[in-house]
Amino acid sequence: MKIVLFWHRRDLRQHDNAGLAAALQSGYPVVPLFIYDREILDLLPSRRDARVTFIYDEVERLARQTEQAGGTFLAFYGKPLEVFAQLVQQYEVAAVYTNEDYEPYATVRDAAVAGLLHQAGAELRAYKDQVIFAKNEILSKSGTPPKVFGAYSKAWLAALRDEHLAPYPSRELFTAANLTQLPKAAPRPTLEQMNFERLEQEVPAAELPAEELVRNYHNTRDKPGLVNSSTRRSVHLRFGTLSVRELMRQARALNPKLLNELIWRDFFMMLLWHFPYTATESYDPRLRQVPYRNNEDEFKAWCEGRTGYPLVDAGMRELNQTGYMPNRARIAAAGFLVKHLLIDWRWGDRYFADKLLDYDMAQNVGNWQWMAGTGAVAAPWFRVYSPQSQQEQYDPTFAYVWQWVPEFGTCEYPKPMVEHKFARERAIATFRAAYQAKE
Ligand SMILES: Cc1cc2nc3c(=O)[nH]c(=O)nc-3n(C[C@H](O)[C@H](O)[C@H](O)COP(=O)(O)OP(=O)(O)OC[C@H]3O[C@@H](n4cnc5c(N)ncnc54)[C@H](O)[C@@H]3O)c2cc1C
Repeated sequence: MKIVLFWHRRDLRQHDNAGLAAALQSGYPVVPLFIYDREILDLLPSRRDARVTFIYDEVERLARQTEQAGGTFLAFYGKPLEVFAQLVQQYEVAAVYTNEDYEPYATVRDAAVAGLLHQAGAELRAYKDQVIFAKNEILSKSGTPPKVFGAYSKAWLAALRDEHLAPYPSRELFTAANLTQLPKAAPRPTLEQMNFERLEQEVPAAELPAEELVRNYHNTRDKPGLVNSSTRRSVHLRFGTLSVRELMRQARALNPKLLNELIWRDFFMMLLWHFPYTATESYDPRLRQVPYRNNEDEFKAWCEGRTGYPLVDAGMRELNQTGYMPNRARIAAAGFLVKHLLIDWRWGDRYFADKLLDYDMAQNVGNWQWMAGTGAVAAPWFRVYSPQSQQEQYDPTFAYVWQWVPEFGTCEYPKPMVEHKFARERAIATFRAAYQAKE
């Protein structure tokens, strides 16, 4: 019996799933599948990782739902090429359906899997699912990727039609008639068998945020001290436990500011796909040789939230304890690391990558390079935000600071590790020298 495999990656849901809907309409019985990819997992710095626990629980949920619907769900711990090499030996695979993934590693991996399947007489079919517009769909008039967000978002909004946000009928099609049971399916690996320890972090339910929050979002998003100041749906968008189309529909109906933030998400995905080298290198060649100070003790103090700047410290401590940090604190922490301490943005990018539950390469690199002033789209390199003014503006009552830095205001709290005016001038002189040397 010929089957179709549906390979879940960043789309851990059965509803409104583009690739899954296509698989279920292929005419072949479908077997959903997940691979705990050792090419990714072996690089994690700790075997206690809340993201792995989150993925594991979601995969098990999908597996239970598949079994209840009358199908088999496969899961493997291994390297995708090896897993598929085995699967095409074991089963008659007509095709593997999946959703596109735009990260540099994923595009190379998918090309290799497509090659392997082709040799076995099958094909890899990938669908756009995690963004509304991808790759070359929004280009500037000259046919190049837009590097100004305003121009991109204008073109994005002009291109948007109702059908771009319409849900795919994957859940409706997810029935015994379109699935199949494999008699000799290998048991799914457990966390313990993969040598991971369970680490749970609290995340909101994978459902739309309350309407009231969304209506008020533009007033609250920059106030990290408020409960529910932003949607907190980033982790669900990262793993696809919520459909971006669903959230976009709500934002489009209720709050243009939220829609705008979601367009930033598409924008950074598009940029990383066009410029994959920016994952590890500044986009702007003039700023690849900034003589960063890279002081390891200062980096440690930043990581631990001991800089003496309370908004930065509150953000870093929240990150360390929960895996989340509000956008305003991310901005303050990133700006402080790169400009005040003159530490390479890639150190901060890596630290966030290890800690953030919602870590997404495109969003992280895009935002870090924005803050450093080195990106395809970036704040001017000479902009140096004052962490104190930011704190006064966005957390004037210290509600956020006190939540995470209880010793703030006592003699136990450290003095600022560097004075703002001095650091600002030093950063501008350092960046200017690098900038001018390359001009
Ligand atoms: C240095 C730095 C690193 C960041 N790293 C990440 C990351 O790894 N993963 C990540 O998802 N976001 C990242 N962001 C963007 C942003 O901070 C988070 O998306 C947001 O804080 C998540 O909380 P939320 O879901 O409540 O956001 P909301 O304010 O409710 O926004 C809704 C959604 O819009 C998108 N969004 C909001 N702000 C941005 C933004 N600045 N850039 C791109 N998309 C945005 C997100 O998908 C978010 O979930 C980073 C920002 C900075 C400054």
